[in-house]
Amino acid sequence: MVRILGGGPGANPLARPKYPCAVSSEVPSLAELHARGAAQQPTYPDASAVDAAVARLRSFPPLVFAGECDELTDQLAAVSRGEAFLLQGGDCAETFEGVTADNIRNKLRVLLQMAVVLTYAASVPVVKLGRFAGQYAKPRSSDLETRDGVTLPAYRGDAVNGFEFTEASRIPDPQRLVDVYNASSATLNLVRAFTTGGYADLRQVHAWNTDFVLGSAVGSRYEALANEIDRALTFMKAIGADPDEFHRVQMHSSHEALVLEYEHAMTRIDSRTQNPYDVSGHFVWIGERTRQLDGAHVELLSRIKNPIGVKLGPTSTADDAIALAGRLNPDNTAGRLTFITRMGAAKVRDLLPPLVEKVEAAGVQVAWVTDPMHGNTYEASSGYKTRRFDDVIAEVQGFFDVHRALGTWPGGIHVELTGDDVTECVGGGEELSEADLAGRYESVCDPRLNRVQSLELAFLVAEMLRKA
Ligand SMILES: O=C[C@H](O)[C@H](O)COP(=O)(O)O
Ligand SMILES: C=C(OP(=O)(O)O)C(=O)O
Repeated sequence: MVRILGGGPGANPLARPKYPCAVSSEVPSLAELHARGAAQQPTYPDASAVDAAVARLRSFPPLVFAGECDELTDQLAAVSRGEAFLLQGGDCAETFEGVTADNIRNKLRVLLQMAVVLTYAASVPVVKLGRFAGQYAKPRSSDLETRDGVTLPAYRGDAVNGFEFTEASRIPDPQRLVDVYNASSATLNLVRAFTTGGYADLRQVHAWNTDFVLGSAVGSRYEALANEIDRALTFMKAIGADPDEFHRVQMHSSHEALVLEYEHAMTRIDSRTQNPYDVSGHFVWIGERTRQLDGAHVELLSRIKNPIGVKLGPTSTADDAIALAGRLNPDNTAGRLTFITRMGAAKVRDLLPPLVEKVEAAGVQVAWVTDPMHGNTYEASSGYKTRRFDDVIAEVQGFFDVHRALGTWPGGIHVELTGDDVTECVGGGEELSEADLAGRYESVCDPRLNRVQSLELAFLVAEMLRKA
């Protein structure tokens, strides 16, 4: 289905005759991308090790199929038309250690529960997009981290270096990119098995609501909703509906396209259409720190046909957004481009309206999604990075209110969450305090909503959606 895009300085010489350099004139080489002064890239000490890792990646099969990416584009087109809602969520940073059956199942389970709440309580089709199977690279505010007077390179995600605070661990190692591929492959494999093999069957709504969440207030609320769904399913069965209709769910994968070596090596030509796709995930996005119009990330993603996103933070102007849309979606295809706004709870009501208004007035086809996490991070007195659940809700509410006032569709939420009982964000029904953060703080980068907080968010968003 896909042909390998060869060439560039990273290609394995042995692979060259098979996969010549100029496979596609549409995709710039890695060297051309780097010549743009790409932001947030690792500085690898050994160029030949980079070449070897890239060559290895180029020889691997795709993780996703181009046709699946097209299906997601169609679903996101429905989001941009106001006919569906996007739920995108997962870890801030996946880790290799976290690739376990329990961890993947827990993440999937909370997304399934949230999707059920949103679909049932708001009667809106929900497009489900995991922030997983590739979310291993992190842009950082600073290149360095200092602890107790010792300064080392910052941790940039398992794709780049190790979290352990030692000199050796913090050296960028390109072999990690091969490990990202393997970890993503294992994750997707299990997600595909769960979503098609019966775990995600709608008739399992009660089975998803087990363990610690069951005893919480939101767990009881979910249980009541699950009972209603059960009754509806029994009714549908009684009138002859095919129960297999409820057996599978569609779940796509997404991550920030950050490390150029990885994304470029995973860019292949689709044999059906001769178009390039980044087959490392169904949907990839450009982060707030790498969205420069003439930058390497915009250049690479402008050439692929996947559905893509761009994060827009508080410094984004409407002109920036319109110019990005012109570069990334020149044909103005619905579903191709999602703007993920992350202004912060205190600013969303001021900054979002002029942005949305002008972009819409320019006729740009886009799905509007809110990321209520990244504009609301602060450091607790104990030193933990955290977010207040109330700020998260306030940004989502602001997003809904702005879109309602403008007559545009609040198309979705993008959240950092985990299926586990972690203590990383404060507030929520369990009223986690800053003193509780030390209890179970496991994120290697930014704080995530735990399962109870995620479900609470889903119920609150369902109410907002009903009104929208
Ligand atoms: O997840 C997003 C960024 O990688 C993260 O917010 C950066 O965090 P930092 O400001 O600690 O580098
Ligand atoms: C880095 C991220 O966000 P942003 O680019 O919006 O800061 C992220 O979503 O992991």
